[in-house]
Amino acid sequence: MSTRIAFLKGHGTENDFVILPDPDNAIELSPAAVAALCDRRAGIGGDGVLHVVRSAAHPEARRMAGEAEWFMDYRNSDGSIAEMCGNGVRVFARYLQHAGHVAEGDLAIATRGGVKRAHIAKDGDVTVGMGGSRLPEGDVTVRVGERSWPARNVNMGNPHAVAFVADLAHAGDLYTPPPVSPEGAYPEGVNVEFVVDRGPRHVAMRVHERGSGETRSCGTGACAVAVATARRDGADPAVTGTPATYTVDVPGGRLVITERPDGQIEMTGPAVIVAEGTIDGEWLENALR
Ligand SMILES: N[C@@H](CCC[C@H](N)C(=O)O)C(=O)O
Repeated sequence: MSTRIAFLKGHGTENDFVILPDPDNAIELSPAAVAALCDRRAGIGGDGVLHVVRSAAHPEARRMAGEAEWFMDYRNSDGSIAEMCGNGVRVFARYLQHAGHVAEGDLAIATRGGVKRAHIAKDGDVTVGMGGSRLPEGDVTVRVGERSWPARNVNMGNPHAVAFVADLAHAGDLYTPPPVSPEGAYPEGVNVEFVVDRGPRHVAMRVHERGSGETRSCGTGACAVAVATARRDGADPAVTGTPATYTVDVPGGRLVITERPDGQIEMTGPAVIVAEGTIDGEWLENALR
């Protein structure tokens, strides 16, 4: 009989993940295995994998084990590794609660972007402290077909280019990564957000994610959008001394982002577990051949 590997499926504003509980870090998660699991026709399907490992059992997380028992080993759907996934952290928190590892309330999660603090509320929303943003100098330009826009370079632990557009449809089908210039501005690749205004401190976005393509939501992207919009609006909390809260609509729902005068950013939104089951080890081995 072939090995069976436990998995769950979850999403945060329809940014969906295959969740692989693996406390002892026993599963060898190659890029090909991640891509096979995330395949929406031949696999389970997802924008990425949340590999759930005890911090003490993972070489990249051991140093955080005293602060956070669990490490989110996040992978994009093409198998690449990213520094951070904002919706991923919220879904990861929901999984820990679902599995009985933590109760409602506050918890800490180790990520490649450092330890993140999350709060699981009674109403089902999960808030995560995303840390601060960096706004590297230098103009970048995003292009789709004949159209191009100046974009804001925002780093949320991972890289983003945020372009304000007249119409989200101008982003096109986003089947391929929109070119960002100058070439070499993002040596590790970039997530690209397209933004329109919806009202006061309220915007909507679409995103093309590095390593996953167009997704229905991106948490780090929504934070990058909130920061870029606040700077555009002259609402820098470090200058005004008051927090700036933005509502960011994504194709898969709504996220609320608050940036505080000390630069710390919090993101709130739903996080849902939709299914759990077992992966046929024989299928996975064949998929890797
Ligand atoms: N969907 C995520 C971001 C995942 C990582 C990203 N694709 C990258 O490569 O940086 C989020 O919710 O933040």
